[in-house]
Amino acid sequence: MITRQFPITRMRRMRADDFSRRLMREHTLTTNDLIYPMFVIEGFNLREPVASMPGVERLTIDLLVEEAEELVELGIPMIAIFPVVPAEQKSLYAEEAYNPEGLAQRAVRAVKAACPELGIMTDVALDPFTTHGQDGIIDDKGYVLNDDTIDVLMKQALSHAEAGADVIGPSDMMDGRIIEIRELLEDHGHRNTRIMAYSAKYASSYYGPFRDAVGSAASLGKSNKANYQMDPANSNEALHEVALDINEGADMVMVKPGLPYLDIVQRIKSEFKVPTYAYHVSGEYAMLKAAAQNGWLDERQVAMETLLCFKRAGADGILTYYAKQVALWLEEDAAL
Ligand SMILES: NCC(=O)CCC(=O)O
Ligand SMILES: [Mg+2]
Repeated sequence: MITRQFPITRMRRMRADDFSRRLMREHTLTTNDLIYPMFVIEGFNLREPVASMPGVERLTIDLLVEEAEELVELGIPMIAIFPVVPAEQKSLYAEEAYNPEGLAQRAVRAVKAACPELGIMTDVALDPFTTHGQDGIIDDKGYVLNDDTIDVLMKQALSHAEAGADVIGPSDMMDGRIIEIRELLEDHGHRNTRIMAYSAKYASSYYGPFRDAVGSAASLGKSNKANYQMDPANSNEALHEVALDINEGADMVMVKPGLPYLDIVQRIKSEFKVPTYAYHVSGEYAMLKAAAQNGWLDERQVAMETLLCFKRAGADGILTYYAKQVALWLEEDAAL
């Protein structure tokens, strides 16, 4: 038998006016939620567009600093720096990854000097630095060696912290790297250097445009990363990964990609209740851009809705190539 609740309950009553819609709104997106990934190149006063990511440019350090100053004005809490490493600096053992005078390290120092209040996160993984485009050191069959890779990641992480990075972002998916990096940072007095672990990073095809942007697509060729990144079919495994990283000393955990993996964000947030982030990756960005450029979607509405959905799923923040644009839109909305 159906118990009749209508018209006592009319769900549409609260939706009838803007004031009551605002009063019952459960989640909001603010500039405080945004982390802006940025690509840095060698040279001076140069900007290069990324073809598969309209609106995204690779910048030389001087322009990166100018951009960072604008981001501080907009109230964006943190950027994530990704270096585009010249081919001649790539090698089998990725020595350039921990060069104190490397591109990432110099970029961190320059931005930190100009914008001390802006959080700076760095990427700890070897793919921009290896000739084969894998995230680690490989054996003669091309298999990524976990423990050998960690030795290099540790040096890389320390070089970032010494350059002034506030947050180290290991995105490599090696087992046990968080504790090794954490202890090394402690030993060198970097007590408050935070770690955002890419804990549940999936072997996804949504990273294509990013690999174009950093120039690792060609090196990687037809090989994939399925023997270290997670299978998109799995969900419980993500909780296991996160549990390990928290236990090893991660301050923040991340899910990547974002939108197709919001179920994972929600499970992690409800299970662990730790600061949880998601990466709205390059392929997700490219899809929205392409549809918007064709006039098929309203870019502003869809981008804002998309990022709000991350919040609803439980993300405390979102790495997104839309960060600056969204901060501008939010500023515009606030001025109304
Ligand atoms: N380690 C960072 C990434 O792989 C970013 C992926 C993307 O934006 O597609
Ligand atoms: Mg792991």
